[in-house]
Amino acid sequence: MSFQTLSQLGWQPGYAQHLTLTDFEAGYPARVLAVHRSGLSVLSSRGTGSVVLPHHLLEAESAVAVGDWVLVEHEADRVMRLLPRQSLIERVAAGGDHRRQSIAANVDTLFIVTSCNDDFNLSRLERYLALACEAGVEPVLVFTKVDLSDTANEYVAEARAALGAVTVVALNATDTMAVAPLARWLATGRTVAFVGSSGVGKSTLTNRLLGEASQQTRTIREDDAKGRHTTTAREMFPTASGAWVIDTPGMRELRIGAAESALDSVFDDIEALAEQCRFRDCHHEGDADCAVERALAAGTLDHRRLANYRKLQREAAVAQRTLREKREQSRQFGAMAKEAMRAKRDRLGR
Ligand SMILES: Nc1nc2c(ncn2[C@@H]2O[C@H](COP(=O)(O)OP(=O)(O)OP(=O)(O)O)[C@@H](O)[C@H]2O)c(=O)[nH]1
Ligand SMILES: [Zn+2]
Repeated sequence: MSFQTLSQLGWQPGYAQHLTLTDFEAGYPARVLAVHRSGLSVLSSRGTGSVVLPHHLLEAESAVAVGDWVLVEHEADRVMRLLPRQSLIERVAAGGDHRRQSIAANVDTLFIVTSCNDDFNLSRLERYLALACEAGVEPVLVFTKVDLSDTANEYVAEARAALGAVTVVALNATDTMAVAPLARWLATGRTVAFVGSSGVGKSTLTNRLLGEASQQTRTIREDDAKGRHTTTAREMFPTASGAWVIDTPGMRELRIGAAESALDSVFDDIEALAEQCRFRDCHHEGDADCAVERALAAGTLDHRRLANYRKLQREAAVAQRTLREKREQSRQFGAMAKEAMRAKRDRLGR
């Protein structure tokens, strides 16, 4: 890849606040292109490279993600630290423990893709909106396959009516001009990612955005930090317009975690109504003088939307509880292990 300035790489002035002059003397900022077991592929003003990750940065809660900014030691190809993120897309791990995995960092825009057919589902879109809100990323709804539907306008109108102030773009992803309406989110140094069900057109759109050069480098061979050749799949690609697309396997398998704090802002219309209920702790189920039920009766609030809000809230509460229990368990386990070590030392008389 050719010479990259920090701003071409997506550097924003805010990051500099976290770096001192000493930091700049000791290391240089680099952006994470891919995360491997042995280390990271990074891109900086020096070009691409492989760097090693110190052990404490491999730990789950602070795990480095594609799109992260790291400070790399000048002399050692070793990450000194992870810079604070502007946004972070997380995924809920498979299995019941609701652990979160960092998937993509410093994404500016999340394109939530659905097609104008049976895939269209308001409740799923609300979930994705909550995910974007939780991650701190601007969501844009992208409706594909307008060319295959006579009622594309109705899908768009329905989404606008149901979801409040969201940005919606409708297009035909197979059209060579398809990405023109997305251009305003694809300026130099901006970072975007796509989510949505299988078959809605994410790959088609991604390939349209990528210049030919970056399509070819989707898989490359490079030296890792120990000088070995490894075949690495790049996960962050430059677009023809100088933006970046993050396309990792993690993004593809994004399990949408419920996000309690984010729900209130995605469903702010319901929150606003609830404030007008007579009772603070109104359940909106036969309570006296309930503004939410009045809106349902008047048809200004959809039963589906309220039901989905409640469902996502319940999921968020369960996830939160499971996470707390896990932390408590590992804390107790840690204390128990320490106690056992102490007992052993005592027995051995040390
Ligand atoms: N006619 C038409 N076909 C489309 C459009 N968008 C996608 N397709 C077709 O739908 C099929 C699936 O598109 P993909 O881009 O592979 O979908 P995807 O979202 O990447 O799917 P996964 O990789 O499974 O997640 C392909 O055959 C595309 O050509 C569109 O707007 N119009
Ligand atoms: Zn109420």
